[in-house]
Amino acid sequence: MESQTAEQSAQLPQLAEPRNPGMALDLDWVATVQANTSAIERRCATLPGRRSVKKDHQAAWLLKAISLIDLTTLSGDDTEGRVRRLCAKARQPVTADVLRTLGMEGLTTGAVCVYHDMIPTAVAALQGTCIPVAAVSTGFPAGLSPFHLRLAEIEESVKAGAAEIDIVISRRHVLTGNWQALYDEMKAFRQACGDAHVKAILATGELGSLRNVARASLVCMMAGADFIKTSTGKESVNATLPVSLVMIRAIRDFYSRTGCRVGYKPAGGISKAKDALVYLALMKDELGDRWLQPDLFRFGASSLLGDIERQLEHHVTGAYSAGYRHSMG
Ligand SMILES: O=C[C@H](O)COP(=O)(O)O
Repeated sequence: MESQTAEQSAQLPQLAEPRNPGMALDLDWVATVQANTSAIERRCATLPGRRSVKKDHQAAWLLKAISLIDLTTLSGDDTEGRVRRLCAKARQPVTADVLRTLGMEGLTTGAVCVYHDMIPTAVAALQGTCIPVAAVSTGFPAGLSPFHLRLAEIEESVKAGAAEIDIVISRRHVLTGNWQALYDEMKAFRQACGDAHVKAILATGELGSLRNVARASLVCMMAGADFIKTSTGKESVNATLPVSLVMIRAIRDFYSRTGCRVGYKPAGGISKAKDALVYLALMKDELGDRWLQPDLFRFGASSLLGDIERQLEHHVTGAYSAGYRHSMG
């Protein structure tokens, strides 16, 4: 991790990964999936202290993290004004001075993530950029609206201009071990997305066990998910390192058996720059550099950017600015 400079992590080439076409549901494979909770927890406990990046290297990794953020607002009181301000932040995530000093003019976030009603506002505000609009869908966050309405919601969001759709799975299919139902649901969601990429939100905090997280990850990938994502941000437990390790290893197994790379999006409660660095180190360790590009990794976060911006300002000026100056993002 230390060997990368800010300049090297800048302006990474856009890699064209073929989409995961999915495969037939393989129940034998699903049945063999295990998760050794105590080994996973032991490994995760060592992560935060293990890698420490300092100075220029830390700044480089924080800039990389910015390029991987799905800058999110998912509140009942969202307004067009707030979404426009968020999009301005996505276009220029850090002050021009800091970006110039770090040689990173033109840096943007990975995407902007909003509810369906806010898609037209976000699309208009991001015009002229390559920043995609992601929309949460399928009755987010519970996913309990009638199935035909969940499909229609996806179609409407794609029509409105969303290039990425974050669907929520039916947790009950996992909790009752109904893998066929989960597979069929995910496949129908993927189909409704058409050319828009689909992220499958597992709501891991509601799945009961790490083994269930591993099995749900696998079934969603078999059904053609482009990304698997931990959480809506609305569960009482959202992204954690143990859940991430399980999902990342499911992605690795799926890749080694099928040759298809599926993306990973931890989301919910990630608000500190130092936590973002731990996630990036975990991805690098488990999946390698290829998974540190925006087409294969995103942070789902509404308040991570502000802390990263603060750390970068400190790196450049030697002083911390007040938190209120970074209230958006
Ligand atoms: O998908 C993104 C999450 O809803 C963001 O969660 P957060 O507000 O805890 O960062």
